[in-house]
Amino acid sequence: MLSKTVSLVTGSASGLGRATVERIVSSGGKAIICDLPSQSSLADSIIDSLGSDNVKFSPCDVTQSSDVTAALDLSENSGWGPVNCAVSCAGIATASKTLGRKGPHSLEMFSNVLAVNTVGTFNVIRLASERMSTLDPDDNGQRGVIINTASIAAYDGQVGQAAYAASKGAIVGLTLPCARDLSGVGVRVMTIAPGLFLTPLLAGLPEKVQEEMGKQIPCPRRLGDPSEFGKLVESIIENPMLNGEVIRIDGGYRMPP
Ligand SMILES: CCCCCCCCCCCCCC(=O)CC(=O)SCCNC(=O)CCNC(=O)[C@H](O)C(C)(C)COP(=O)(O)OP(=O)(O)OC[C@H]1O[C@@H](n2cnc3c(N)ncnc32)[C@H](O)[C@@H]1OP(=O)(O)O
Ligand SMILES: NC(=O)C1=CN([C@@H]2O[C@H](COP(=O)(O)OP(=O)(O)OC[C@H]3O[C@@H](n4cnc5c(N)ncnc54)[C@H](O)[C@@H]3O)[C@@H](O)[C@H]2O)C=CC1
Repeated sequence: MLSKTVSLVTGSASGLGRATVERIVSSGGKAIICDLPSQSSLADSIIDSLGSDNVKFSPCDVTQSSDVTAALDLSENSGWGPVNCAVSCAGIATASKTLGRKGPHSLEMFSNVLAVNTVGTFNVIRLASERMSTLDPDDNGQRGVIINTASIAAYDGQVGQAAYAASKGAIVGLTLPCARDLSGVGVRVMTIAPGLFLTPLLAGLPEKVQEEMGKQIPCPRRLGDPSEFGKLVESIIENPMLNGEVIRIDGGYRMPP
């Protein structure tokens, strides 16, 4: 049960983040949906289905500190108190070769992917941990948990994934040092590296590619369901010994070039 969990979940109007909010609330917790203003109608539909007592929407670009601060404030101004859980699912994916037929990879595209995926994730870590540090510690001396989302692309990046894989590799890289930095205030830091999950993001791949990749997953031989990601988030929240580590959830899949 997550009855004591007060969470901020970025990118949670859609996909894995939405499944995370659904899991947290169905297990008794509360969640702030932190997503782009353009996703407000999706967020409203989630609130309609889960109830406004337990879910609220804060329009937010994770690269903007003022937006993340406003989302953290919303939890406290709603009488929920500071968040004790922050899950970063906000992310974008691009596909472009380092040197393609049209010339070198766009530097702007590369920088934008790193800004949203890596810098945005770190922005949430640094600001959410400050709020968590004001909470009373539990019996384990812990005040909160931060869960980031990388990707198997951090390890098996395909053709055209230099920017995306770099952004996710950086999240893998920051997991342990952030856990070390925040151990003094009792905040755990974990990262999940998902394989292929059936979400709107993955739908950006050609359907044929999606189908082919799904068949290549050893067991189960299918794309992951977002609810299975949400289940892992709940397990991490509930297990105080999980800290400073990256967990692949991929059915044993290793991406080909
Ligand atoms: C802003 C628009 C965004 C576009 C959609 C972006 C989709 C990204 C979705 C990622 C979602 C995140 C999921 C996740 O974290 C887990 C994963 O990483 S799933 C793996 C996703 N794979 C990719 O993102 C691969 C990206 N690469 C490509 O799409 C292509 O390589 C690219 C478009 C960059 C270049 O293709 P093309 O012009 O056809 O170049 P080549 O002819 O040289 O092809 C090279 C080689 O690669 C094969 N290929 C082509 N397209 C894809 C593809 N989409 N995924 C996998 N493989 C692809 C192609 O068949 C060639 O293979 P050969 O054996 O050499 O013929
Ligand atoms: N679907 C998959 O197979 C995999 C996804 N991932 C990662 O999981 C995370 C969630 O992905 P999905 O749910 O599949 O994608 P999705 O596209 O369904 O959801 C991503 C959400 O992030 C939001 N977002 C994008 N930029 C933002 C920003 N600057 N500020 C705030 N919100 C922003 C989008 O509006 C969207 O609601 C991403 O980080 C993605 O890289 C990793 C591995 C596999």
